[in-house]
Amino acid sequence: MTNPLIGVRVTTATLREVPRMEAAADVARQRARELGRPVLVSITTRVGLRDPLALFARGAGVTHNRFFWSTPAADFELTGLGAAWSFTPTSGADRFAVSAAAWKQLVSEAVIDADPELPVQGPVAVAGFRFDPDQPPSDLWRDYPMALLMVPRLLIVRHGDVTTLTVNGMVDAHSSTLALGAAAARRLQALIGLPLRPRRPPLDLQVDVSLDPETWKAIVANAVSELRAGTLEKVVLARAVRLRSTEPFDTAATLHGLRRDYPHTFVFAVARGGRTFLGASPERLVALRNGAVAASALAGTAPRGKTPDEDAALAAALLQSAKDRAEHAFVVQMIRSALAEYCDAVQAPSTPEIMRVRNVQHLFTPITACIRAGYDIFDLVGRLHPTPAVGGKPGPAALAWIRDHERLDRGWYAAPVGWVDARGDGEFAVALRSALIGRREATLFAGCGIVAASDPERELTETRIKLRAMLEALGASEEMIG
Ligand SMILES: C=C(O[C@H]1C=CC=C(C(=O)O)[C@@H]1O)C(=O)O
Repeated sequence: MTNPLIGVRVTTATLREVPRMEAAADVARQRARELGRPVLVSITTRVGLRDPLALFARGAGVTHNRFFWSTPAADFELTGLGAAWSFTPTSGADRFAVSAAAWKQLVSEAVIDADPELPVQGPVAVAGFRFDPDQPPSDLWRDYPMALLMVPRLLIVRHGDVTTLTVNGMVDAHSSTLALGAAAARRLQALIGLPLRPRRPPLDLQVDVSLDPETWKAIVANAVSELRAGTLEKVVLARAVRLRSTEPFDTAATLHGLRRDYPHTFVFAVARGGRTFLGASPERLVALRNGAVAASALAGTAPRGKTPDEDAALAAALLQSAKDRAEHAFVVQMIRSALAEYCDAVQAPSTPEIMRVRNVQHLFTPITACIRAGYDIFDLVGRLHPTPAVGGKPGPAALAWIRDHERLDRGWYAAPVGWVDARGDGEFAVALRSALIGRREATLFAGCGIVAASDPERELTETRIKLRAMLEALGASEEMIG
């Protein structure tokens, strides 16, 4: 149930900031006149909201552009609604560099009024990328460009007990009375007043496996022969499963379920057009905070046991599996050498640990470093993506193999998704355990690292276990798929 007082308090807090916003808009108007282009105005204020996901849910009827993000353990959550500014480079080759340049220019010219003590500085750009810039996009992914950088109109960030609202808007030389704050307050009032729809599990789900399991296993077997012949060392192969529903899917309920059942993952959602790409990824690509870099190698998978003893035995076997350790080591080596190009003090433990989520356990190695002056998070994302946890080794040959043989448009699956703030701090996850959800159909993705010792049947089982997270969150079950 909505507490109506929360709506009133948030709106009042926003209205209180109207003079601050108008003053900032005046400065921005003057700056826009001098520069001859619009300028971003961004005002941050503390508010009493507790759950950014509730606003993501309520925003469904208000805007097609919505973003949700939560870090593992949910101490940090972020919702973005609407688009004050967006940038979509069309060339694949330099998409990270041009995104970085566009963001730096926008921020350097912006009028930002925010408390420097806050964990996230001023405006935030949410960002996502296609997995493979060289693969022509299919119609399924038409709303998800090669690269997207977007500043939401309203940004709600909760970090521990502190929640902030940032109102963003573009101002040009001719903007008259901007009334940024009043408009934001009206929008928020409308959002907070909207009821949260109860969960309506989709009825009559039908499964339509886009590639039948036998064909997928044949592709894996083909990869294994190639790997044994020695041209490649590792290639990650994915498959998609499509669900059709008689009732519309409820993406907010799906996210609630994922956040509850997968608290140690990055739960994310990017809604565009009429679709939502969402997931619960256990894999951080990279985080940057005050110069400190955190990345993670995640590769090598085992199921969870039914009892604590069985679970521990499966973990011990995973740690001892030469095949999984080799698959994992490629990822650690690549991340270490990629980070060394831009960072000092690259450090990683010499043996992996176990990361457990509800449906699987993985070999996991945390990697830390300190970024050198002159580099930014886009440099790191561009150099790290795709790691051999989602591409392979050697990288370019594995990507070409995937493009030629996988028979799948990965779109944004297995690609970087995340956010960056005005200071350049930010975090990106690898968009795994994810699905692209339309009104009545959903496409779910899962892949596995294939090495010379891989067995196609076991890899198929691994995709089924990985798919379980999204299947259950959508009201389906693993038994329904082949
Ligand atoms: C490609 C996926 O997982 C990667 C991340 C962790 C473990 C993996 C593995 O053991 O194969 C994969 O490299 C996926 O979930 O779709």
